[in-house]
Amino acid sequence: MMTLVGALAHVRRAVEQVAPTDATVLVLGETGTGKELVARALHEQSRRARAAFVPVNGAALVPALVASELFGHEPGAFTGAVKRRVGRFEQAHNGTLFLDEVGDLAADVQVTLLRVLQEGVVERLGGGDPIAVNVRLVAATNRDLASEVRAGSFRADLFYRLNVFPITLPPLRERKTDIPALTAHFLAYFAQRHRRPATIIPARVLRTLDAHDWPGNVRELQNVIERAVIVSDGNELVIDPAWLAVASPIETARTWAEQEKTRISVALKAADGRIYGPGGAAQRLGLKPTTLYGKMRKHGLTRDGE
Ligand SMILES: Nc1ncnc2c1ncn2[C@@H]1O[C@H](COP(=O)(O)OP(=O)(O)OP(=O)(O)O)[C@@H](O)[C@H]1O
Repeated sequence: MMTLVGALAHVRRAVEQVAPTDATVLVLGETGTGKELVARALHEQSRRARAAFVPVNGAALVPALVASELFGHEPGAFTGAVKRRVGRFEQAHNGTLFLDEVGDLAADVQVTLLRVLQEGVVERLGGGDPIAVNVRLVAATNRDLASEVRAGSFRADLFYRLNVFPITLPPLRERKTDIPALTAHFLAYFAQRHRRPATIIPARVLRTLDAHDWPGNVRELQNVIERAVIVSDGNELVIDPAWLAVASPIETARTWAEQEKTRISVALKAADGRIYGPGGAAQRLGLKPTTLYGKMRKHGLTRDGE
């Protein structure tokens, strides 16, 4: 699943240009647009390819443990820190650290991160000597970091440090011409993986896919095609339009954030508050469960969708 499918010429070119350097890259785009895929491509095409690619999701970590996760800790650094922990920065030594959802990091972690980037050394919580790390950082966010800087929730100095080489991934609804190629790619992949016959994609299925606005972007499309591959037993790919969350005309007048909140609320209710697994709210929305939790926090939603 490592191939970047679609006519993303500017993204491909940017990856080729910056991959061989050690420059920090900031990958921007909505959830499911392929930010992690781009981060992995940057690593694969770099001189660091044989060392580790270490992904960390800033939104998935328990806030109190983020610093220990990233920078490590010594025994006794805090209650519960029994053993020494090597942080992700140290694990990524000579390789690439992929810091996803960097916009979700708390203020104190932002300060430490900036220092690590400036000085190239980490200090584990609870003491110990500074440890030199040689890490290439690829950060990603689905937030508008520039406006978070203006609002005071993201440090300007860290933003400038990260924003050396930004790569923006457009949402799928703005590049619908990529849908046929992506659909064919996922169809071939899942047909092989689930040992299903490779079906053909009828024109009306492509029209249905084209009419949808894909709030979960490529991940949502991928999930829909996987589901279709599993249920299709003729020689044509079958898609039930009910699998796609349809926006009503009233919805289109509202802001994107409100629409997102409504969609999440509807999915949580439909899944009876279940986040994980088949038919769970995350799968219905085409989101990773961790991303869904982040969004629920952002919109102040609980599992019952209220
Ligand atoms: N252009 C593409 N070609 C092929 N597969 C893609 C493409 N873009 C995304 N995908 C696939 O869609 C899924 C979601 O992509 P990815 O995890 O990289 O998104 P993301 O932007 O990092 O999402 P999030 O912000 O939720 O972490 C992955 O399985 C990825 O392989």
